Amino acid sequence: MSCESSICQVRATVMLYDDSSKRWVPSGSDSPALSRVHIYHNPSTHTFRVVGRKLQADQQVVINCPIIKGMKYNQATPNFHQWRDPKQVWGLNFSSKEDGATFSKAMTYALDAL
Ligand SMILES: CC(=O)N[C@@H](Cc1ccccc1Cl)C(=O)N1CC[C@@H]2C=C[C@H]3CC[C@@H](C(=O)N4CC[C@@H]5C=C[C@H]6CC[C@@H](C(=O)O)N6C(=O)[C@H]54)N3C(=O)[C@H]21
Repeated sequence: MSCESSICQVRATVMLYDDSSKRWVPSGSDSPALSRVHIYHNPSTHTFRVVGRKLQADQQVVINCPIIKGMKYNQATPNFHQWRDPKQVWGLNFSSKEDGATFSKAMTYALDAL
C-alpha cells in the first residue's frame, strides 16, 4: 500500500452481521480469532480505510473497508462498535475497552477529516 500510514492499531474480533440467519458471524474463515485492525490514511488520495489481518500465522485479511464521508459509527458498548457499508454491517469486538476508545478516536478523526 503506497504511502499509506497507520493512524491506529488495535486488537479486535472482526464480525459481520448475517441478515439471513440474523446472527453475527466472524469475518474470515474458521472460528472467531483476534485480528490486528488498523485505520490507514492515504494522504495522496485523502482517504482512510479499515484493514484487519488475523493475528495467527496466515495473517488472513478479514476486513478492508473504506471509511465513507458521513458514515455513522455506533458504539453499541465500550467493547463493541459497529457501522454499515453499502453491502453489510461490520462489528468490531475489541479485546479491551481501551482498544475500543483508541479505535473510536481514530475513526472520529478520519470521519471529521473527510
Ligand atoms: C439503524 C441501525 O442500523 N442500527 C444498527 C446499529 C447502528 C446504529 C447506527 C449506525 C450504525 C449502526 Cl450499525 C443495529 O441496531 N444493528 C446492526 C446489526 C445489529 C444486529 C443485531 C442486534 C442485536 C442486538 C444489537 C447487537 O448487535 N448487539 C448489542 C451489543 C452486543 C455486543 C456484542 C456483539 C458481539 C456478537 C453479538 C453477541 O453479543 O453475541 N453482539 C451483539 O449482539 C451486540 N443489534 C444491533 O446493534 C443491530
